[in-house]
Amino acid sequence: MKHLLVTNDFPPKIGGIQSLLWEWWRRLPPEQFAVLTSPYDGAAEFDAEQAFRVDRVPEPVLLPHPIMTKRVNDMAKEFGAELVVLDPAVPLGLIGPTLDLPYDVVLHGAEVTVPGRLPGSKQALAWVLRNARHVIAAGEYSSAEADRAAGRALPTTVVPPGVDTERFRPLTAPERSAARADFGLPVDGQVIVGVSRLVPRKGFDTAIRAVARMRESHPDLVLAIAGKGRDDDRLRKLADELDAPVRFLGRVANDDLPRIYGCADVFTMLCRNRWGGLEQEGFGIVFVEAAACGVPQVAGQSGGAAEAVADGETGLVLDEPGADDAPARAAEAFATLLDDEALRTRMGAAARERALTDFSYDVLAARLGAALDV
Ligand SMILES: Nc1nc2c(ncn2[C@@H]2O[C@H](COP(=O)(O)OP(=O)(O)O[C@H]3O[C@H](CO)[C@@H](O)[C@H](O)[C@@H]3O)[C@@H](O)[C@H]2O)c(=O)[nH]1
Repeated sequence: MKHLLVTNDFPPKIGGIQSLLWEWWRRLPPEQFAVLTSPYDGAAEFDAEQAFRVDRVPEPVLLPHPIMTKRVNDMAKEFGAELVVLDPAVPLGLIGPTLDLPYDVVLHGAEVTVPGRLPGSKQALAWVLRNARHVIAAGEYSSAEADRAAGRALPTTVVPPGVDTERFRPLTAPERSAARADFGLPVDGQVIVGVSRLVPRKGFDTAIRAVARMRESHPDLVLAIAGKGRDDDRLRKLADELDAPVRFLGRVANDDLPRIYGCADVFTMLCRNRWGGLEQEGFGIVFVEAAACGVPQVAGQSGGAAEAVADGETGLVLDEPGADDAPARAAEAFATLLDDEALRTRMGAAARERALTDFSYDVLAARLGAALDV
């Protein structure tokens, strides 16, 4: 069955949803689907490199209005699609029930939790979900949130985000030293790495406070934070104020990403709930990227993060990462791993193994293909 994927979030824009959709869809037979998405800098070059068709609308975002419905109907008809796949469920998914064809929705997390817990938008989300042919949920957490919003169990396939386990792989000791030198990190010191869009939910303030507390016990420790975002200035100021051992790497190029993870003794992203649980981490692709690189992770307990990190096996999950004492507990968790090389090695190996068996995109794309009947 041919289908049309309609989404606001597609590369070359960076982010978890963008990378997830591309990694899933590029593994499906390219003649079986087309993509309709929004414009972005560098999109023409990116689109030309894809084996499948990508169309972009002229306006900056895809919004649910009758012109969009007509555009999707027209493109689906011209392409010969029998199904439309919509992401996100709201607001864009509101065109679903008005389309000529059946539709599926893709769910990630925050975009289900927030409208699903607010009166008014909950009804709209429930309408979209109940009328969908099928739901593709990027984790058990978003699946449960969708069932809750719809008021019943939906026909769902859970396909967690995954990782390209060839691109993200453990570095040898010489490769790691070279990577650390290239990024200006201490070759012989201890390095904790964080990679993320820098937004408050990702909890880098907690990580900064934690390493600031570790200056005496771990004098050669550096926290390297890769990524950009609206929290950038606040985090830099906090690191300055606390004189914390933090290195901000800014946005790193895609090609450099696996080597950044490879620099780490420990990876961290202490994600936390915000707005009384309205905003939670959907899953956290960065954890499985770190895992594939053989690096143990310290995560915050929020949404689906504990699906991504197996607590005690591939890393540690910090309870109540938004609590006042979280920096002290995070420092303890970091020290537990940094002070025990055997534990790090064991968890790093288990993480790599789990990435290969549970989160390899080749395995996950097959599950997606079965759900979409391609
Ligand atoms: N090249 C590059 N990539 C980056 C950078 N910063 C972040 N990324 C990439 O952006 C992605 C971040 O993904 P997530 O950790 O999953 O976070 P998100 O952007 O908030 O994604 C949302 O959707 C995901 C998919 O369902 C969810 O997993 C996630 O929890 C969240 O809801 C990862 O692939 C990460 O490598 C950077 O500076 N450079």
